[in-house]
This record gives sequence, structure tokens and C-alpha cells, in this order.
Amino acid sequence: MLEVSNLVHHYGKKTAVNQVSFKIKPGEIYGFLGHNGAGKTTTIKACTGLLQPTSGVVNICGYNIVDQPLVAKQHFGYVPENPYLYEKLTGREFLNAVSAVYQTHSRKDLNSSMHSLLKDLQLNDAADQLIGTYSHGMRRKITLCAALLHNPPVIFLDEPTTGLDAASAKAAKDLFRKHADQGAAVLFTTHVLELAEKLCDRIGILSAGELLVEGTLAELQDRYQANDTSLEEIFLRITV
Ligand SMILES: Nc1ncnc2c1ncn2[C@@H]1O[C@H](COP(=O)(O)OP(=O)(O)OP(=O)(O)O)[C@@H](O)[C@H]1O
Repeated sequence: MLEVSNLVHHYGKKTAVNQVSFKIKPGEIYGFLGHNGAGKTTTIKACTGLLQPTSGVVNICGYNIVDQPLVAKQHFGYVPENPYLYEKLTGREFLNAVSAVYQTHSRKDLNSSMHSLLKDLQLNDAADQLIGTYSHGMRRKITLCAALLHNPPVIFLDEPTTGLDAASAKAAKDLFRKHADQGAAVLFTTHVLELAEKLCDRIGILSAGELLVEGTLAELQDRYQANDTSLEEIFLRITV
């Protein structure tokens, strides 16, 4: 469903992403981990068409993000690390504006999805307030609603739970699992390794732009002869 092959991105002379390849299947949450500056956001920006990669190929549900950007973009939702939001719109107006982009979906389905996302993320009461008045966590939640509104088959989540309170973080995790269980392929970045350990079906560890290792937690434990060792310990062993 998401296929990244030999992705390379240079910023001038800096190689931020170097020959990165991975696949995420429907129903799978893939934890994309790495230190600050490892290249996670750059990879996601290349996957979502925000950056033109130096080389390599990204296919989303079989559509090449560079050659078929419009159709590829209909097939994913994206929660950026630092989302841009329209301060002068209410949360509901913003979601209605996002809905209008998805002309391939029925208005009824989008409205029902909006209703249940606002409820699940406990944002109903604030839906008619201006986004300019939202707290950091509320902004994150409205961004999540916007990304999941059209029930996309591929979901990119760049540190989506940062700033969420415990109840909202739990609601967000449940939503990610629900979407995966319904067949979405989810790419998830976080620095909270305990969260990755609990939520992700497979893990990929990136360092200095290179994907060092990937697998299930059990596979990583096996590979590093570290039975019962936490993901945090394995991560530190690999990346330090
Ligand atoms: N616009 C840019 N111009 C030049 N270099 C950049 C730019 N954006 C990122 N970089 C560099 O590319 C590398 C990868 O950055 P990236 O933001 O992809 O890392 P990251 O893994 O998402 O980090 P973090 O966990 O801190 O968000 C870093 O060395 C960073 O300084």
C-alpha cells in the first residue's frame, strides 16, 4: 500500500535521506524511529509530495507521488510535525473546507466521519470556536480529524501525539489502531519508544538518513539477542 524504494534526498550538500526503502502493508502500523535529524520528516515530506526527492520512488496504493500527485494525494492523510492551520476559521469550518477537497467522497460519509472524529477526540465542544483560540493539544486534534476525515488507505503521522493529554493520547492511539484494523497502512513517528513498542506492528530505525534495521519487536530482539529487552534499549544499542 505504501512502497518507498531507494529514496534519496539532499539539501544542498547535506544528504538527509540515503537509499531508504521500506513497505507498509494494509493493516500495519509502522513505527519510523530515529534521533533528532535522522531524516524522518524529510522522508515523510518526500512521500507526501512536499519535497521532490533527489532520487527514488514512492508509490501510494500504486500511484507514484511524483508522476501522479493528484490521485496519489487522494489516497493518504497526513499529520505534519508542525501543521499550518487557518486561525480565522472555526474547527468545524476548517474540517468542512478540507471535506470540500475530497470530491470523490460523499458529503454524507464525510459529515458522519467528521462527527465521529470530533466525538472520539473530545473536540465537540470546541468545534465552533476559532482555531486561533485553540491550545496546542486542540490544534493537534483538529489536524488529526482533518487527516482522517476521508478514511484514507495510507496515513502519515509525524509525532501525532505530542502535546496531547493522557485521555486524548489514548483516544488518538485507539483511532490509529482502528484505522489500521480497517485496512489502512500507517507510518508513525515518535520519540516515545514505549508508545512505539505498544502501538506499532513493525519498527524501522533510521540513523543519519539510513534505515539501519526493520522488523517486529520480536524480530529485533531475536536479531540483537535481547529477549525481553525493551525497544528503548535496542534502539539505543543500535543508534549510539
Ligand atoms: N530545509 C532544510 N534545509 C537544510 N537542511 C535540512 C532542512 N530540513 C531538514 N534538514 C536537515 O536534514 C536532516 C534530517 O532532518 P529531518 O527534519 O528529516 O529529521 P527528523 O528525523 O525528522 O528529526 P526530528 O526528530 O528532530 O524531527 C537534518 O540534518 C536537518 O538539519
